[in-house]
Amino acid sequence: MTLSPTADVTSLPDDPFSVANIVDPYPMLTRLRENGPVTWLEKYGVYAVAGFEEVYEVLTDFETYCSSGGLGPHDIRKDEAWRPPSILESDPPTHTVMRRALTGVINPSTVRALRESFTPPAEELADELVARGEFDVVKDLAEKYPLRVFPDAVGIPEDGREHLLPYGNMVFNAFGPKNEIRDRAFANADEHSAAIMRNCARENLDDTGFGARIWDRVHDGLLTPEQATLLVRALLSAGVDTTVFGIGNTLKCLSQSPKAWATLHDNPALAKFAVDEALRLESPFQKFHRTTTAAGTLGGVDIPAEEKILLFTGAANRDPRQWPDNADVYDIERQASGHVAFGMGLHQCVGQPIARLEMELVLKALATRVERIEPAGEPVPIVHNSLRGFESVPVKVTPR
Ligand SMILES: C=Cc1ccc(C(=O)O)cc1
Repeated sequence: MTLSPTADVTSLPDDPFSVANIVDPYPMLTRLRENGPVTWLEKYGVYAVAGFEEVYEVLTDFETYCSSGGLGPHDIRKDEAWRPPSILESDPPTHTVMRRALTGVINPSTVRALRESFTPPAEELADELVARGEFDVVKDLAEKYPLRVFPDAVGIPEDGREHLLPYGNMVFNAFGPKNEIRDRAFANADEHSAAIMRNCARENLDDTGFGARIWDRVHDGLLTPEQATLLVRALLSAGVDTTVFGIGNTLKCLSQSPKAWATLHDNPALAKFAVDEALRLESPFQKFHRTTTAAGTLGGVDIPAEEKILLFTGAANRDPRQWPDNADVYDIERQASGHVAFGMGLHQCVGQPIARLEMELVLKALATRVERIEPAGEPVPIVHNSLRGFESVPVKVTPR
């Protein structure tokens, strides 16, 4: 890490990991975008990138901006990593084999087969909550539905599922600095990690889930047992918290936009558009790092090798140069596809079709039962180093 940035980059004293900037990130993100293509963040000694064009360039140029340095502010190849590196922290050729194995297991056709088993839990939860009239979108729905369907899809036992959310909380907070937020997430780290790793072992996985299908690739020689273990760990790391936040953020946006809900209620087939626009506006995965492998130039700014780049995908998704008609407003009619909420390029989210299916089914189950949804209190943001979501989103619904 250089002690000072190259001459032509401007610095800002902002702290993107302060509670204030986590609870309400958007004023700071606008400042970062307007400050120029790259900003030196003095407090962390990293280069911040918040414009869509530059974020897209970093995400798609995996050779200049690598992942094997880890997604946090410290290079895991030099500092002690908290766990063995995952597919997310790998580059080609290591990444290539694991990605090929995963996409052979999780792809639009294998996910289409989940629709039948994923639908009843969404409808049962919607029936129950609509009957109550008032509920908390996060506590009563977003934190429940993914845990009803995803662990079964992976094929892990009932025992230990209570560790999934806390473990994901560790994984995503570890993409930030070693601060109090991260320390709180790691309070019972060993217990959560041991429980999750137990459920990555082939003997604890059922014979029909995604986990067993990953282990099949060991038997045909594509993967080593270690790689299979870490790929099942990847599903358990990335497949819960992100979808919980995605459901919560989508319903938070819709509860605050009566017009959008009316449009969705009239045509539940628009669920996909409602989801994409919410993922653009309130991206669950807000920020993470890449590491430069060589000196280069980004947006005309010189960046040395071995530097950490802090990518603000949440800011890129609100860039007015990419979404000119009021990027800060939830508009279900907008063409939001092309956002980077699932990343882009080599590491684009493999679980995307599963997350999309879950969010679509929850929205359709509610849209066909609810005439009107409105806030029943202020949403309470979660204080988190890299994810944007809410502890609570209280709503009142009027049945159709
Ligand atoms: C999208 C985030 C993500 C987090 C963790 C992992 C992993 O543990 O491999 C993969 C993706």
